[in-house]
Amino acid sequence: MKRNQNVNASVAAPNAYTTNAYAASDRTAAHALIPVGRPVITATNLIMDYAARRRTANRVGATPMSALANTAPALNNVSFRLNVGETVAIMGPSGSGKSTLLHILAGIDLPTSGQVTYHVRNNCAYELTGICDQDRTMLRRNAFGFVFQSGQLLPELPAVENIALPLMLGGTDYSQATDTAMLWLERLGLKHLASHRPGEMSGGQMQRVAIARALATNPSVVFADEPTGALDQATGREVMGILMDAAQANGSAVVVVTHDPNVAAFCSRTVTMCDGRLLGGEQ
Ligand SMILES: Nc1ncnc2c1ncn2[C@@H]1O[C@H](COP(=O)(O)OP(=O)(O)OP(=O)(O)O)[C@@H](O)[C@H]1O
Repeated sequence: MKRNQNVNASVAAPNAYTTNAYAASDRTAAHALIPVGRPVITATNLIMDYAARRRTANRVGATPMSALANTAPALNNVSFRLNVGETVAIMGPSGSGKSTLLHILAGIDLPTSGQVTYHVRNNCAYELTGICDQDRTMLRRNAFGFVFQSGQLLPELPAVENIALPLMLGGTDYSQATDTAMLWLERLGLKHLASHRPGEMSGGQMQRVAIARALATNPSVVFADEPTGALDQATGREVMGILMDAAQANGSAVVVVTHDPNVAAFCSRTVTMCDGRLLGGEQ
């Protein structure tokens, strides 16, 4: 993927991106060259109106128009900044838009309007909301790591191959990818699980492996959606400790969606969502 010196250039010419150039060079440099305090992700005036999207997609046949017309937007003018290496918890009541915000910040989903920019280094950025699906997939694969509540590991693969998979998808060969995966298993005290398949692990062990997998690509940002939601409190605390320590050692920023104040306490900053807005305005 070609870098742009000017963010707006990516909007004007999204097809100028090529999918491979980003991978190796920017991945290693991504957070090494940006001093802490500089943004790694900025989001401006995000609106997410699922009903409008469905209307636009002309798929309203099964849904009464009245229901769609009265649906409040899931995100209502949200602006957000994440600094390099920063750890932020997103809290708020059920349905307030936390997961929607995380998905849009991570380029998993596109907003109805608004802009999300990934800053690789000074004056160099990609606009996630202005590039094609394929390029967004490449950027997610190379720059971001993901930890979800559960179910993210492939059941047929042993832990070492689960961790190696994102590296192989990014072009690393099997032997190098599994070597890196073994290093991460060692680093997180999980070497004994290398040949275990997810069905042979506890929930806490699976989340530790998922954390190793999220960090193995050396991401600039780890996005975690209720990473401890399926764990008991003690295991959840342990898993959060591992995630935060590993992310810090790696220089990765972390965005965690959670209902649990004990989980949020691991982060340096907490923002609160209510009815699709961030309380306190821009965060
Ligand atoms: N794919 C979708 N299509 C339509 N509406 C959606 C979709 N995803 C989420 N929503 C709606 O958007 C709003 C925000 O949902 P979201 O999942 O972001 O909230 P949340 O704060 O993460 O909730 P929870 O804490 O329960 O997971 C909700 O009203 C939800 O019903």
